[in-house]
Amino acid sequence: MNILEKIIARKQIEISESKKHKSVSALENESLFSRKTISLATALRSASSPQIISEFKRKSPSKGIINDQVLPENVTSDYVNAGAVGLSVLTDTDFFGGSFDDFLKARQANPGIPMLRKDFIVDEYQLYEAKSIGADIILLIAACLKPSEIAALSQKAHQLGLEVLLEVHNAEELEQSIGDHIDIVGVNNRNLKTFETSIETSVSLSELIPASFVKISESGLKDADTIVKLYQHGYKGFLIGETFMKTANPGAALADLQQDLTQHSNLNPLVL
Ligand SMILES: O=P(O)(O)OC[C@@H](O)[C@@H](O)c1c[nH]c2ccccc12
Repeated sequence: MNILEKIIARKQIEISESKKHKSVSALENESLFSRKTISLATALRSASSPQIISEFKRKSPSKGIINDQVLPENVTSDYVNAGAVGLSVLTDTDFFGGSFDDFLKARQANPGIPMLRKDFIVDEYQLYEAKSIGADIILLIAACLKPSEIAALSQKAHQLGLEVLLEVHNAEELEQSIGDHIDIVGVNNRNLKTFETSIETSVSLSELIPASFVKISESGLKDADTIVKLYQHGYKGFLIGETFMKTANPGAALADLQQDLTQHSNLNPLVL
């Protein structure tokens, strides 16, 4: 069993436990469930420069503990103050050290910014959970789901007012998974089964993503040069966690990157 299979197997157990403690109707009665969501796709589409989606991630299977000294409400507020276009907060506990509590603290501290519930969504119940904690966007990972599951979950997400980020790692996943209820296509530069990370993943897939989709690049992003290169390949958003979280002050690390980006001259996206 590879790490992804282990994560999904654990997720299924968690979901069946959660369903025993909190029904869908109880989730629907949570105060945040009726909150109007904010569109990340709109913010990305209207931007005329590279936009950073900053992630709060304490640990990961590939890197172990990254940072367990900082608080989500502080880090995410600093991210917003440093110009993040959106926030991504891990809610998986066992493998990434995240939690609903982290998400809720980040949500409470930053009411007006699009927030992604970063987790392994495999069941419709998790969409209700996401809405109940105030998420704006959910992630559907093509490596974990059949095309039919992606179609059903993305349609349900839209019915709940959630935006859908489809994450792909290769051309086959992209071609099989794109559909009507996908708002943003994210290319994960990291292979979730082997942890191998390559920016070339985003470069090679860029022209396969239909122009009608907002596209973002995720994982292994460290510097302005790489971001500008991918921006020139049509990526509008860049999802970054470790580069910021491994520092004592993730918000300051984002501010430094923003500074580097503003100093870049050739910020004109290539017309491919
Ligand atoms: O920490 P990085 O290399 O900047 O990567 C951030 C983000 O892309 C990564 O955490 C991620 C991308 N897709 C995921 C799916 C599940 C968990 C985590 C992820």
